[in-house]
Amino acid sequence: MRPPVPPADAPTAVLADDVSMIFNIASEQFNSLKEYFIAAAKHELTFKEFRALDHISFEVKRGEAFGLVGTNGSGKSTMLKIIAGVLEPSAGKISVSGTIAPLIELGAGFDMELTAKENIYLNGALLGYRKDFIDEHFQDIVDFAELDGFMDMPLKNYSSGMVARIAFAIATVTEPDILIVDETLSVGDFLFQQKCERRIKELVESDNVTVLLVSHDISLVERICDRVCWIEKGHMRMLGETDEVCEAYRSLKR
Ligand SMILES: Nc1ncnc2c1ncn2[C@@H]1O[C@H](COP(=O)(O)OP(=O)(O)OP(=O)(O)O)[C@@H](O)[C@H]1O
Repeated sequence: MRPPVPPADAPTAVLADDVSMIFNIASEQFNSLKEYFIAAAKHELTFKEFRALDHISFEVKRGEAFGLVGTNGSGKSTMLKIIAGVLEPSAGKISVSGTIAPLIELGAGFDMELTAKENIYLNGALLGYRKDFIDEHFQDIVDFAELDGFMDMPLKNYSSGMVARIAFAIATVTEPDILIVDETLSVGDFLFQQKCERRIKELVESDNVTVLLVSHDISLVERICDRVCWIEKGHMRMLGETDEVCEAYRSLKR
């Protein structure tokens, strides 16, 4: 069963107001970096604009679990990166209230040369946790990730699933105001995915945490989210109740 929808008068956690994102991509293909720099030195580089997001607007209420769905390359991660402040939109405005724990790119915020333990402190600091807070919660993080005995191993020797475990455990050791989860879980094994889903549900049910979830696992979106936004090729296709949007998305034909 999905958690109850927060009252309509709940304050806004995220407001996307007419957001567009345009990337400049090189019009020509280069075979090497050298060729690229030669073209740049000769002022022969030409770019074309690619509109990854086109006038997207939505509001996410505090405590709500909000899903973003859409086929590959539709702009979901770009939207999450704008919300997390990693990218600046080309046009439009994003307002976010509260602290964000972003699980967007696996390994972002980690240094692969450092040990897992050092990375917990590094990533924790990036999330705004004080050292004594991490000292206090270190074992909880290790226990949640189920990686006791691997803490002195450099992260470069971790599997992607192990990195995901550490990243998820750090991000949810406390209640962030906004938890952003972008496919991070998909590299974990099914037991860890179930554990993460339980933790996300706990956070949602606390009513204090707003969850933004991007996933190609539509059943997961249906189990967790109150409302869903379907972005297709940069355009807002549909915004509404989870069942309605997921049903429409599932019936998408090539
Ligand atoms: N830094 C960038 N420079 C140029 N183009 C980019 C950049 N980042 C994303 N894009 C393009 O923007 C589009 C949207 O990408 P995005 O990663 O947001 O899609 P997505 O919906 O998350 O896709 P997927 O489901 O495959 O993860 C894609 O065509 C992608 O190539």
